[in-house]
Amino acid sequence: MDQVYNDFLQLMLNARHDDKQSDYFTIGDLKEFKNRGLNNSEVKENAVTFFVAGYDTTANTLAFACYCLATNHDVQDKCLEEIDNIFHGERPQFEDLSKLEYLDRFFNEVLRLYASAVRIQRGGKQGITVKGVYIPKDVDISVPLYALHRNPTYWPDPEKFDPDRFTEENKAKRPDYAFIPFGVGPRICIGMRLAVMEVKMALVFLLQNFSFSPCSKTEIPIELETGGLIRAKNGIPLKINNREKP
Ligand code: HEM
Repeated sequence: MDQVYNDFLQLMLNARHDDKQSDYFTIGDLKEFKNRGLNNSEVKENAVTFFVAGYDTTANTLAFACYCLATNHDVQDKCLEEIDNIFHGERPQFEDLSKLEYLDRFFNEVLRLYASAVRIQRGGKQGITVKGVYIPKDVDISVPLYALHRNPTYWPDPEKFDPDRFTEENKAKRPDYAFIPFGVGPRICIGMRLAVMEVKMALVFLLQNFSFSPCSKTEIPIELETGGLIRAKNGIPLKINNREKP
């Protein structure tokens, strides 16, 4: 019998019906479309998309989060205190993550400064006038996330790392679209919830066992690569300290 794995690839293989040869582009009936299986090419393309879009982004965000902890000790202390008070050294479960209010603010501030995508792109299906400027159909529109998340109109002293920008009170003072690390609208990042859960879970595990501080090779401020995705040009070397179990 073929081995069955408990993973994402297995889910896709279970949904594969290459023999039905249902064609994405010619299928007309929505009901039929929903019942169709994935073909081999779609299984492969989804695997690549999830690996490219889902791995580097989350891994980099986690690395930047550790950097922010190491270079903001007061913030790290508050994260440690919250995690210890809520979990008392026990392993966190998914449903417990929503109790971590300060970690949520911290994580949002990491995403404000180091959201993986420097820009998101859109193409207009029809011409539109926005604030007196006419944008013709099919013109590429680029939304610069990096600049938006550092716009001093919404983010005073933008380079300062301050999780309290994300208290309910402070969030209410900004337009919703001032903070869009996962994009927005129907094409918003499909992996957003998974990414948030993964990074928070990893941070809890890490902070239950270690704390972070800068080492002699830590760049402050960190030098970023130029390109479509935010990465540290020279890596993020940090000192990792063992913690006493609470
Ligand atoms: C911290 C981690 C992540 C960040 C910051 C991030 C950010 C983004 C952004 C900005 C977009 C473009 C959205 C738009 O144009 O409005 C996007 C799209 C996408 N992301 Fe993520 N992402 C992350 C993690 C993931 C993960 C874990 C997966 C999958 C497992 C994933 C899969 C995708 C896919 C498939 C798209 C294309 C969606 C579409 O075009 O409909 N991402 N992501």
